[in-house]
Amino acid sequence: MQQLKSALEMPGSFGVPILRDLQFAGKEGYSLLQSWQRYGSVFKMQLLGQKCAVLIGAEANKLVLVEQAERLSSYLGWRYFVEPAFGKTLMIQDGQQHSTTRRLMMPAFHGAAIASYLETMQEIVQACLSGWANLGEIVLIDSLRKMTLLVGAKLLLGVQAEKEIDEIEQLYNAQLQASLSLLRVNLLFTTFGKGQLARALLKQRLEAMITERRNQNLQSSHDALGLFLAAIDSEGNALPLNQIMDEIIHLVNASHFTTAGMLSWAMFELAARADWRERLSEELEQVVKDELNIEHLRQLPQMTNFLKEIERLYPPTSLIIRGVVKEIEYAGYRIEPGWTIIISQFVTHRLPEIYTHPEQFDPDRFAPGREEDKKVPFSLLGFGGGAHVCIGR
Ligand code: HEM
Repeated sequence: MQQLKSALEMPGSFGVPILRDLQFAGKEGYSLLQSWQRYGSVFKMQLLGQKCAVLIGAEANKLVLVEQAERLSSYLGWRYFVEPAFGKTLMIQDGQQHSTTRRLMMPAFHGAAIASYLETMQEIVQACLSGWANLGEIVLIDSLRKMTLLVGAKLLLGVQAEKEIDEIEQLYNAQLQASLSLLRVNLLFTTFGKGQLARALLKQRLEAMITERRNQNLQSSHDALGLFLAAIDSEGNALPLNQIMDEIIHLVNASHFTTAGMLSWAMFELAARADWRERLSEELEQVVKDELNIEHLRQLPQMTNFLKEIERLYPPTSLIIRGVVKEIEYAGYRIEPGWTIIISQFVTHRLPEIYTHPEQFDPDRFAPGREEDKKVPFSLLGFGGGAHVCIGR
């Protein structure tokens, strides 16, 4: 029988606390890539004072997201980033609590609901794009963040007037900064305190909307708030009001900066590639004769492959974190409770054993005959996998 080694014996280094976190912040994907190049597919590091085991590759992804998921905790992994700013939302729930909440939230993410959001999305996108021609030079990520935030604010927070969006944007920026800040002191002038205030203001706004909604017929609701308020499962569970507010505020956050990031990279790559501009335009012209509808999205294989290549090279979240609740074994190591496990979509997507010439932009790698992401499960992971797979994917 193979003798298991302690995770402390993994290659890598814990580094100097705080200094290590500052070095890591903002370049997580590249930092993990460099460590993988140096130490191989299993290594240790330190993050926020936690001992972390980093496991790289499709097999590790499957182990963490599915096979050993019950021994691991999303709460212990993400709580530092999510709980103070957003509350104990779906993403950081575990086990039965997580599956009950997810079941109750799901109707807002099914086909019929998504189809009903499309008109609002299109109006916002068209308005945003029609302004671009007159603006000269623009900062793509800022413009697209505003656009996706407006989608979230209209569909999830029920914001009607566009002029309110600047205020909402400030509140979300404050929350985002707070969730990343290292100093967690709740005072009015600290980054963390400003985030807490922003959360309270967003909640106030939602509370007023919920009171108004409760006087209406919820069964005919089609937006996320209405569907959350009406949701009840076969065991009689419903989402508590406070939870609904936290989920909505977190959803707007989780949806807008990720989508804006991927769209920015898509525009960036398109700008540099006349051949792909032509291929995608032709495909769109053939499929969408009149108004774009949800069915068209399934009939655009080249667009799908192009976006998958954006997901592969530029995943907005470069890692997934879990806390160890019950010991797990991997690659000859024993990883005990108290450790944190990190897997990385950013590094997985650059592994030469999965993707040929991984550094090259090549959407055709996903086309029939090649399908490089399908040879081994959990090779393309931009939206995660297993029970916590992105609900908005
Ligand atoms: C390009 C866009 C997006 C990317 C790349 C993305 C990525 C991810 C990833 C990697 C996870 C898994 C986290 C984990 O396992 O710990 C996740 C979870 C989640 N995402 Fe997204 N996301 C995107 C858009 C959205 C949108 C549009 C929404 C909602 C409107 C959303 C809501 C969520 C929620 C609520 C979770 C937690 C699910 C759970 O724990 O059950 N995301 N997302």
